[in-house]
Amino acid sequence: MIEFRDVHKSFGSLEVLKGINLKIEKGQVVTLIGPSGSGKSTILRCMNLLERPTSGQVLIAGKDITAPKTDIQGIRKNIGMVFQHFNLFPHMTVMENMTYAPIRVNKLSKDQAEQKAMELLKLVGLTEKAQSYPGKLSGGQKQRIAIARALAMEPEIMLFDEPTSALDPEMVKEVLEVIKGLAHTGITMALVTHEMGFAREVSDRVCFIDNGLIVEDADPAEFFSHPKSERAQNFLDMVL
Ligand SMILES: Nc1ncnc2c1ncn2[C@@H]1O[C@H](COP(=O)(O)OP(=O)(O)OP(=O)(O)O)[C@@H](O)[C@H]1O
Repeated sequence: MIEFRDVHKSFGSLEVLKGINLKIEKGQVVTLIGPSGSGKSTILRCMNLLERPTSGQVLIAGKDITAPKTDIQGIRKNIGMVFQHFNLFPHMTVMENMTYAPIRVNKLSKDQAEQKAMELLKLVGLTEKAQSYPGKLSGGQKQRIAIARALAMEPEIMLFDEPTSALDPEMVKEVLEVIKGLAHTGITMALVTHEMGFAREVSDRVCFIDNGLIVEDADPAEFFSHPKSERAQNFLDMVL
C-alpha cells in the first residue's frame, strides 16, 4: 500500500533521510519511533508529499507519487492525516469542519455529508458537540474531531504525526482509544508517536529511526524486549 524506495530528503545541506526503504501492506499498523530529529515526521510527510523527497520513490497502491505530473490532490483524498496541533477551522462548527471537504471534494450532498459526520461523531463519542465551535472543546475532544474529520473522506490510509504530544496527560488516553479502535479495521495506518505502550500494544510493526535511517523494522514484542541494535537499546533505556 505504501512503499519507499531509497528515499532521501535534504533541507539545504542537512540530509534528514538517508535512504529509506519501507513497505507497509494494506491494513497494517506501523509505528515510527526514535530520537527527536531523527526524521520520523519527515518520513510520514513524504507519504503524502507534504515533503517531496530529494531522491528516491514513494509508491501508494503501486503508483509512484513522486513521478512528474502525479495527481497529488487525487492521491491525498485517499490519505487522511492527523497532526499534533489539530488544525480545525476555528470559525466553523464541528459539523461544518467535518462536512467541508466531503461536500467540496467528494461531492457528497449536504445531507449525506452530515449523516456521515454524525456516524463518525458517534464513533469518537462526541455527537453532542456537532454544533460547537472548536474553541469550546478540550484538546482531547479537538483531536478526536480531527480524527473523525479525516475519516469523513473515507481514506484508505491514515497518517498520525504525534497525535497526543500536545495534549494534557489526562486526555491522551481518550485519543489513543479512538486510534486503537481504528487499528486493524482495514485502514492502513502509519504513526509517529512517543507513546511506547501504545506502539507495543497496537502496532503490527515498529520501525526504529535514527539519524535518517530505519535501524530496526521489527515485531513490537520482539523489539521492546530484545532490540537488536545498541542504538535502539540506548533509546529504550531512556524512554521506558
Ligand atoms: N521544513 C524544514 N526545514 C528545515 N529543516 C527541517 C524541516 N523539517 C524538518 N527539518 C529538520 O529535519 C530533521 C528531522 O526532523 P523530523 O521532524 O522529521 O524529526 P522527528 O524525528 O520527527 O523529530 P521529533 O520527534 O522531534 O518531532 C530535524 O533536524 C529538523 O530540524
